[in-house]
Amino acid sequence: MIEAVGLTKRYGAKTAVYNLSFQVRPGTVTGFLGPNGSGKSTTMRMILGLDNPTAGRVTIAGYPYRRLPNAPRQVGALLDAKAVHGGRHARNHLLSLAQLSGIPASRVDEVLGVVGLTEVAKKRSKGFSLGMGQRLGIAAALLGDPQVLLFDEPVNGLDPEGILWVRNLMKSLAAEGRTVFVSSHLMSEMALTAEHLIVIGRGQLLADMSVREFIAANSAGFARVRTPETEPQQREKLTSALTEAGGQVLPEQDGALRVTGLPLPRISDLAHDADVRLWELSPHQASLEEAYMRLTQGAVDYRSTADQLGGFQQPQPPGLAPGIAPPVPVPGQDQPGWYPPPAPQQGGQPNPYAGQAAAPQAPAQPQGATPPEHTAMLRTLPAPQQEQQTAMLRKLPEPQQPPQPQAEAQAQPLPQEQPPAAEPTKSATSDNEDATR
Ligand SMILES: Nc1ncnc2c1ncn2[C@@H]1O[C@H](COP(=O)(O)OP(=O)(O)OP(=O)(O)O)[C@@H](O)[C@H]1O
Repeated sequence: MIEAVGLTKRYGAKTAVYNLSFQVRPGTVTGFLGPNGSGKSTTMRMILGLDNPTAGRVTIAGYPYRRLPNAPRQVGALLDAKAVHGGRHARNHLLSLAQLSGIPASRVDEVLGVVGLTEVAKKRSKGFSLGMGQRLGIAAALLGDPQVLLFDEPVNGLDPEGILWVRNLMKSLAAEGRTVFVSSHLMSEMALTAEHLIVIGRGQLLADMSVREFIAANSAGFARVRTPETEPQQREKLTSALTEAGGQVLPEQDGALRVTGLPLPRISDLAHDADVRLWELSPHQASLEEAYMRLTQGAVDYRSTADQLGGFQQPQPPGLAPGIAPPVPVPGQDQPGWYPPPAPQQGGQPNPYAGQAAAPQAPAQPQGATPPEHTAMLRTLPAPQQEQQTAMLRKLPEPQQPPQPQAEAQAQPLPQEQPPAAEPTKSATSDNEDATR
């Protein structure tokens, strides 16, 4: 198991990770999600002892990585597939890693077979495609047959066959009782691979729950209704009947109707009463992508100017302090069925960043109230997680300033000087990267 408690990392004035607490349990694939720059890689680097936390701690099987006995046999990681010696043959690259960790050469050939690189084992990795490089990185992670595996964007550059292979590999590793922690920006893939999610935004925990709970908590279900295409008046009649009954009706691209606010049997009865024939009436849940977009809308740092021009970002509303981003509307925000996250300060203590920046001018919630299922979800969590869940639903300001001393005192920093230990099963640079970025 991986356990982070109050994990914080600052690079000078930049807070990359703030007060992150979570557990990654064995036996399931845990997805690690967050917008660009939200601190996923930094967190993984701290898990692997490649960066020292500024505050807090993270352990694997109860030990900080650098004190973990026989670490390369217990933990495997793919952080950066390009971090290999390009002049070396794939097999030699793995062989050198194996020798450093006392792993027999036979295991090298085994993992080359597992990742499908046996044919090119004697080729220099600098000639490898992105996907082949990913496979080589995965082979390195598997080398020590570890119980704990971390993968940062493992499907990056893989073709569909490769993506399917990684998905099945992750699942089978978890099914063997291993701890599998994997970051990705591909929501559709995560939905198929992970059972549990840890979502961060601007270095702070946004969600820690199962994929199913996550989608339920961050989206509203809806019904799809279709009437005969040849009779548009039927569609109009049904739209009026549903709207009069309190439903919200939106046209879908294929001509169907998306209905929220009415249960399926009621929609059926209303159609019957209006003498409208239905060709489809089906229940739907939003996708992980939709739920993720809704949750992280306020924690996205990097947006295309085209998105801004297209209305994804609003001008700074009057009264908002300089440097504080306005709430960012998401597509569909003004449409029925959309609900805003709960207003800031609903329960729990604000974190220092939110307290300093966002709380004084908490944006008014334009529509609706806290969705009941979300409130229920918060209540099922232990108090500290409730606080974090609530904090996540606020507009997260950019955590540029160091946190208040009180928060620092609560965290338990590790001693900065650690006894040297074996490097993780991967290549990466160490903690002095301030100079290199
Ligand atoms: N060595 C460093 N020195 C200074 N700032 C850093 C350093 N490493 C990371 N950061 C900053 O910390 C923040 C988190 O970066 P990180 O790479 O962990 O994000 P990420 O979630 O992995 O992003 P992505 O999804 O784009 O890979 C970013 O703002 C980044 O610029």
